[in-house]
Amino acid sequence: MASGTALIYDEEMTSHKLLWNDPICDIEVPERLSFSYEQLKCYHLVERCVCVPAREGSEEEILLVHSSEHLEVAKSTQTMNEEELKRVSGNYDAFFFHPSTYRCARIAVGAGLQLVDSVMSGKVCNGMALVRPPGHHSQRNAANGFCLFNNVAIAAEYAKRKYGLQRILIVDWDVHHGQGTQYIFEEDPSVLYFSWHRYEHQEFWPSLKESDYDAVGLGRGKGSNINLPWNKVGMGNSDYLAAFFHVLLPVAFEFDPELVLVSSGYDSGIGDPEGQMNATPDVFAHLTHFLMQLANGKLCVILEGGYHLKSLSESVCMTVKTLLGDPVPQITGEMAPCLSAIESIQNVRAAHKPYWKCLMYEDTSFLQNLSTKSHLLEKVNTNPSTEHESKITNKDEMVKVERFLELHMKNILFPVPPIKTAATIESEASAHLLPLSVRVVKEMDMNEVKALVSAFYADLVKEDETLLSLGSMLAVLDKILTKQVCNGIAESPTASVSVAVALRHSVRFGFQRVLCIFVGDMEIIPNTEDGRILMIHICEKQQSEKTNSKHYISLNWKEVRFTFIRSLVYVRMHRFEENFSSCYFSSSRRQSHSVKRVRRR
Ligand SMILES: NCCCNCCCCCS
Ligand SMILES: [Zn+2]
Repeated sequence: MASGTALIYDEEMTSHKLLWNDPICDIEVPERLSFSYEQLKCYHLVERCVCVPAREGSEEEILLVHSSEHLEVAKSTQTMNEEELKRVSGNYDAFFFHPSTYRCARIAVGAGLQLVDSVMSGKVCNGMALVRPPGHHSQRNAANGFCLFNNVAIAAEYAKRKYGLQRILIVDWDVHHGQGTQYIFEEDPSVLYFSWHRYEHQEFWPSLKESDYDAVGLGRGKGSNINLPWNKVGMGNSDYLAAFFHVLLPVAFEFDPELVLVSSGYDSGIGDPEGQMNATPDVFAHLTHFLMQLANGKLCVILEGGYHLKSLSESVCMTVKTLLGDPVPQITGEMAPCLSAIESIQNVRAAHKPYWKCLMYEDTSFLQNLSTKSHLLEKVNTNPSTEHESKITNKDEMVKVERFLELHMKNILFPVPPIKTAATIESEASAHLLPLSVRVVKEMDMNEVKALVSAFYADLVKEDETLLSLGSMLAVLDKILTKQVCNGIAESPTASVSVAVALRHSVRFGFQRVLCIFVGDMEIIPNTEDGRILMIHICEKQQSEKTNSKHYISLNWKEVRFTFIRSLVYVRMHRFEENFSSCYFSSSRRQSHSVKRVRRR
């Protein structure tokens, strides 16, 4: 397994800049790159990466995706004067040429290919390329939306041909729809393209019908194009995580890509004038971490948009920090996605139901009554600020975001004292083996256990020797319930009884939602305490007949691949699931006994 993270950056790409007044393009500035690179240095992340040089993409490589006409037009601009540059730029929607644009765009392409080579050769495990001009809006025969050559699309085509890859996932978390990438791969089943984007029912640029959730791909490519439109601004971390848990990750695990490319735009982050979203930089650590679980970690992150310099650079740092293997920050704040996000997620899951096994039991009955639903949405709609207002607030808005990010990132990077772990160990002698952050706790003594069990758990604990095994679990659990530590580890010869007692003890202590994941067979199936416990039981023998609780899911571990379970756990852990009726299936043909129908709440 390769290790190490590549970082590709070349100052040359800062020479492309706008020479005339254009309020649409004036946000795509060279400082986007230099500011991000400086921030990486400031967090000492550059020195931890393998610095790989960029190179110019060759004409042949550019022709993997673009027409020779497009290449020739781009090439011809190198010797143009400002007036000619302005005229040629006017042929495209939201693009500007500078005499150095062609060279910068070729370096941007080459940087992406260097990254693919570094990962595919095993020189590194993953990496990031800081490039401009971006690429995901550019099309076979046109520049568009600040993009001249489609860096990520060329990287995907290049990887397919050079390394014979058959399954490449492109995740586009930029706030704009990468229509260029969609057009290039919509008939190609070997490239799965996922994009979320500000859409507002086709109001937001590029305002295309084919950016909506029902554009699933064409011909053999049906099912390989996933569009998740955001129909409101202000989407936050919980909406982005729900999109990963309930759309991207289940499909991505099923697709099982050999390489993952990210069209990594950070204009989906807080403070960005284009996106107007609320997700904080730390969410990109989580998104990156999830994608690192695919393709044996072969992950190439290539910069797209991002126009709030502070928000952009913090998000770039969160991404690189995670690629390096640093632990991701705790997810904080609102956990439930908003109604509009839920509707978009439901729509895209329904649209892809015919193409993905993980969606084959999707309940799409809601589609019939969607009209009532959207009028519901209108009610909760905060009236959108007019263009004029948002422009005025933009200035002091940007400053406010700067302040917010200063404080927020301090918390993220220097959280409260490191999470403490409690453990009980047999002998004091082995105490020194435990890391300093682990707190050794004494087992609960027998009388205490007896008193506690006889009061509430006598039905669970039959024999005395079981009593003995509860001491260490209860001692650790007590420290967690009283918030003296965050987590703990305890061994027990009677695991299922200990778990049953621990679950009932936690609920009796006042916890309202307890997730239990039990691997192995259980003598007794604890009851799920009227919904306050969600139990995922990964076992040899199916035991679902013993309980009909919808909060008990048993999975036959022989049948369901671990990665699928991992995505299932993510999905279940996210409370959002309660609003969904969904089904999970085993990966084998004999689905009947491992399909669990979870009814709509
Ligand atoms: N009213 C026209 C707005 C054009 N906006 C282009 C944004 C390109 C972003 C690239 S990530
Ligand atoms: Zn963008």
